[in-house]
Amino acid sequence: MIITKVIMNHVRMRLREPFHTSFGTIQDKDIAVIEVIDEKGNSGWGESVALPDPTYTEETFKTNWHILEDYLIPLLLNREISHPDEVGVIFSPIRRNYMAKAAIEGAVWDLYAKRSDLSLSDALGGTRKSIEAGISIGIQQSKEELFKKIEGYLEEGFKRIKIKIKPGMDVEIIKAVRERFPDVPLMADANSAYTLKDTDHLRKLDEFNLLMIEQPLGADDIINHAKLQKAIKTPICLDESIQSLDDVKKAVELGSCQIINIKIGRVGGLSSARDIHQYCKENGIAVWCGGMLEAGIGRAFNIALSSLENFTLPGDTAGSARYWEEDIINPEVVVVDGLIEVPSSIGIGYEPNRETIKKYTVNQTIYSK
Ligand SMILES: O=C(O)CCC(=O)C1=CC=C[C@@H](O)[C@@H]1C(=O)O
Ligand SMILES: [Mg+2]
Repeated sequence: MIITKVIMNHVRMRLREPFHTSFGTIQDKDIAVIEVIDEKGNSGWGESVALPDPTYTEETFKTNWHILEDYLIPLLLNREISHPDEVGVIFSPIRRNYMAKAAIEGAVWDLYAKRSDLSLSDALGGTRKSIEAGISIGIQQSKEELFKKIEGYLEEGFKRIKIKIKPGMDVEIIKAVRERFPDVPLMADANSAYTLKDTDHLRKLDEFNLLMIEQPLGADDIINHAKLQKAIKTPICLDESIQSLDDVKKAVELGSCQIINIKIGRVGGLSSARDIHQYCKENGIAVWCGGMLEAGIGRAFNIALSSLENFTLPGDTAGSARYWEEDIINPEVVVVDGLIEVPSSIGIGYEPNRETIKKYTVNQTIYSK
């Protein structure tokens, strides 16, 4: 297949409510919604997941747009591609910028699956016909607010609750949640808010039977995560620390974690995510699919990835209504009894809604040589 045209839509969507984390609050999300068109006029769709500010990783919506426009699209246009795995090789001269690469590599995967008459799940080697939906709850104003949200999500059937912790908002809040919900599958995401000096304090979480503590230490701190894992019972899950298969090999070698949160954008695309999944399966590391407050196209990719065999833990992928009044796909993603059906139709299995994309597009740029 040959990509002869790329359309980038700068889409701006307002979250139903602000999402608070230890490094800031997101209310409006700028998203590059990418359409790649081949020599036969077929379209593949992708979505950049970068946040507005360089707080989760060094990438932002603006850096993504720049790298896509000035480097990745020119490298991709009019290149003969037989499999999406080649995209990573074509992009290899460009360092890092994983979310920018993943956004357009995903569109090539969607196009490839459609041309091959395959669902994206099948094209990746997926085996699950439905995936378990977990929910990530941002920092709440009060304990009562948090309890109310947890109650509501459990009533909707969500299979796992993820809450944010940081120094001064950790043991006490986890204890209170555990007292109120003794059996709920519960995990905590620290987003690198701690250091090794907090080991004794973090060990206090061991009594609450957490599924995991996600990214307690710094993103570059694979060595100290190994020291921390030896000192606490709660399984460590790495998120920001894992940006490549190489990072996974280091973490496995050192014993830095027992679980990995795979995010397609953070690791540079679906080919890399699939390879990380395989390596983790061979090395006894459980994986789940993390979220980046995606709109529907990004959500569709997460669903396809989560259909791979070793995604044994509920991920962050909830329904479209978790974040959006209206989504940019038809049908929207829905959760029924805590499960999301993996589409069997070709490609990402959801139809991008050109009307809503247009409605939320603030700028569109077309690239062709
Ligand atoms: O997309 C979702 O529903 C979960 C989002 C989420 O929890 C996160 C997204 C981006 C950065 C963090 O705030 C957090 C995470 O680290 O997983
Ligand atoms: Mg995280």
